[in-house]
Amino acid sequence: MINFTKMHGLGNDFVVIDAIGQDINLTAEQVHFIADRHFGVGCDQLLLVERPVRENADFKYRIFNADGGEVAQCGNGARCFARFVREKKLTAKDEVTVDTNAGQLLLRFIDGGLITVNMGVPKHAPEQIPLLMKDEAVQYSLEYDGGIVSFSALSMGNPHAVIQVEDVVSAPLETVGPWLEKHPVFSERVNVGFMQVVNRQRIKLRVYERGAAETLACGSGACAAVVAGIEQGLLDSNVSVGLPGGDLLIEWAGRGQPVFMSGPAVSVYEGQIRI
Ligand SMILES: N[C@@H](CCC[C@H](N)C(=O)O)C(=O)O
Repeated sequence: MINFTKMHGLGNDFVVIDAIGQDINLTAEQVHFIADRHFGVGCDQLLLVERPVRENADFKYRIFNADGGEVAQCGNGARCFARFVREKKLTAKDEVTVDTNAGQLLLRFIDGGLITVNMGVPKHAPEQIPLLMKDEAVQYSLEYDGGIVSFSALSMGNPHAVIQVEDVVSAPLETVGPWLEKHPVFSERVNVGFMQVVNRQRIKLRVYERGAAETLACGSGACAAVVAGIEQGLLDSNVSVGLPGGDLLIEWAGRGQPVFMSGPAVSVYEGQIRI
């Protein structure tokens, strides 16, 4: 039996497991089973809280998509991780440093129960995304169904493509999302965001996530969309992002600077699952 906490960040839901107090070693099949909404608990991502790797960190946390694959970055997951370690009394700190497979993150509890995460510096070079294109560009284009799909691409510690649309509601998320997620130019697949610019301080966003399909919110996707919008001269440096599950605040001062993401994290219930 494994003890877990069910959590969410704006409806992007997680099974969070304390792998410090429990001896946990999950296969991809076991993660997939736990994430299954019919046969398991159900979640978009599973998070494992572990002891830190480096001396200056408080914890390490690992992220697995619902399909069982391990990934390096998860914005909503980072906030839920912070809420989890506080609620479980694993720390009393207001600022938590955590090792991830994408490097170190700094998380801070702020007013109103929100959490701000320093999500690190976005990377634009094709080989860092990774994107199999020769030269870096603000927009890339691929042929799709007799037309052209144009997108921005960058890494927030995980790969993102951002497509600007007139209206997120009618965006071709169900068709273009899975097509671009698995397109061979993205050798590690990609998260696909559909961004509607409302004004210079506000966008709406839906994300077709790698390994999880559409989620109600994607924190790293929100960061990627704002960075892409700023790079195109469409957005200011502080932007509220309206996702199907609610709003995130994203701040980016430009190239070479880290992205800050603020939003909520909620515990829903605790349980045990037999694997
Ligand atoms: N929902 C997450 C992102 C989770 C990982 C992503 N699907 C990937 O494969 O990179 C977020 O809030 O950032």
